[in-house]
Amino acid sequence: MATVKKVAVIGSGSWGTALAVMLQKHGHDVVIWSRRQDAVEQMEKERENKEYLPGVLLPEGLSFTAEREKAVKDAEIIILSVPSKAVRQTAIDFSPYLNSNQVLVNVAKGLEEISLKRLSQVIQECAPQCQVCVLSGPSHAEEVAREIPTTCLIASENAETAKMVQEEFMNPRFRLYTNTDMVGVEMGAALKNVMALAAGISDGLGFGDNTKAAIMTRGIAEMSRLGIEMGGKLETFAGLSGIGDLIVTCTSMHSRNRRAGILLGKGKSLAETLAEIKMVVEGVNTVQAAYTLAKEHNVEMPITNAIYEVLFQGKNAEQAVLDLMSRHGKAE
Ligand SMILES: NC(=O)c1ccc[n+]([C@@H]2O[C@H](COP(=O)([O-])OP(=O)(O)OC[C@H]3O[C@@H](n4cnc5c(N)ncnc54)[C@H](O)[C@@H]3O)[C@@H](O)[C@H]2O)c1
Ligand SMILES: O=P(O)(O)OC[C@H](O)CO
Repeated sequence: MATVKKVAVIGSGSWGTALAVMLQKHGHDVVIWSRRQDAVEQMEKERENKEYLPGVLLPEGLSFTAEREKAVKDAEIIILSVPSKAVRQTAIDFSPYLNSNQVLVNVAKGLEEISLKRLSQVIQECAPQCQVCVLSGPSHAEEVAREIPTTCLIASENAETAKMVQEEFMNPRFRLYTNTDMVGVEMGAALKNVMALAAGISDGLGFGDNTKAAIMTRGIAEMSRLGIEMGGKLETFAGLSGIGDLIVTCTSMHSRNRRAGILLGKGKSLAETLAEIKMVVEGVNTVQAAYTLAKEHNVEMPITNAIYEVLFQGKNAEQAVLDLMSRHGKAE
């Protein structure tokens, strides 16, 4: 049974704002931290996050601040919702204000570019005093903010911590399952964004449903190959943070990664694509990390390699698809 909890959301992008709206509406006392004072003032005045979640009313009681200490003081649960690139620095900046009673829930999906670490590992390094959880699964901000029924999972090495967050965050429009397989959950969450880029490129090239089904099916095969090699469980890749998130990201027009893929498939450069999407496209950084991890672990990841070549080695997207199709015949 949920109790009123003080929740701080670090990051005022689309996902942080959507979660804050949902939790405030369902009885929690929520504050959003933004690194920009002008964003705080805009949201306070207009009760709308015009930049990242337009058209959604920010409910009464939801508050905003640009001060770190004020944001997390007294918070029992802290949601970290910044792009994966910013996770380390954000955790370092907040760490002096965090204590061991607080639970940190990371909702970013990606890998750290240079260290190739999972984001929970990065956060645990920077704020070792906190218990770290991960919230993942098929969940676009635009739908969660409008209370469209959604299922996600909450993962922690500590089953009791995951259970506590599950009880506090669940409501009839937002169902959470618990999971203790942090490796599987985080690898699924990160790698699905690479497959969403691939699905978008296929759509942008004018290919069809057959092609997308192939990308998704062979995509989950290579995602789980790497994830299992790194210590994750096969069943996690068959769950919400694997196939579930892959389905929503590869098929939805809400997906930033898929939309970026469509632009790339239509011939736009990476720089033009990122400028047009404006919001974070995590698959672009993740593909570099996944490409390196696959080599390190000696795991075959042909779709990931193809996306890396298209994004960073100037390979023609259509040629990349034809090359994938022309690989030597294999058993499934
Ligand atoms: N949008 C979704 O539907 C959704 C759903 C699930 C998970 N996620 C994940 O959540 C994370 C955030 O995504 P989003 O969609 O909210 O992104 P977004 O592009 O909508 O917003 C990013 C936010 O982070 C802030 N930011 C950027 N750089 C920063 C920095 N260096 N320090 C602090 N803040 C910084 C921006 O000002 C902005 O408020 C991503 O990892 C994404 O994959 C997003
Ligand atoms: O919009 P995307 O592609 O970053 O995906 C957002 C979420 O991860 C979907 O679950």
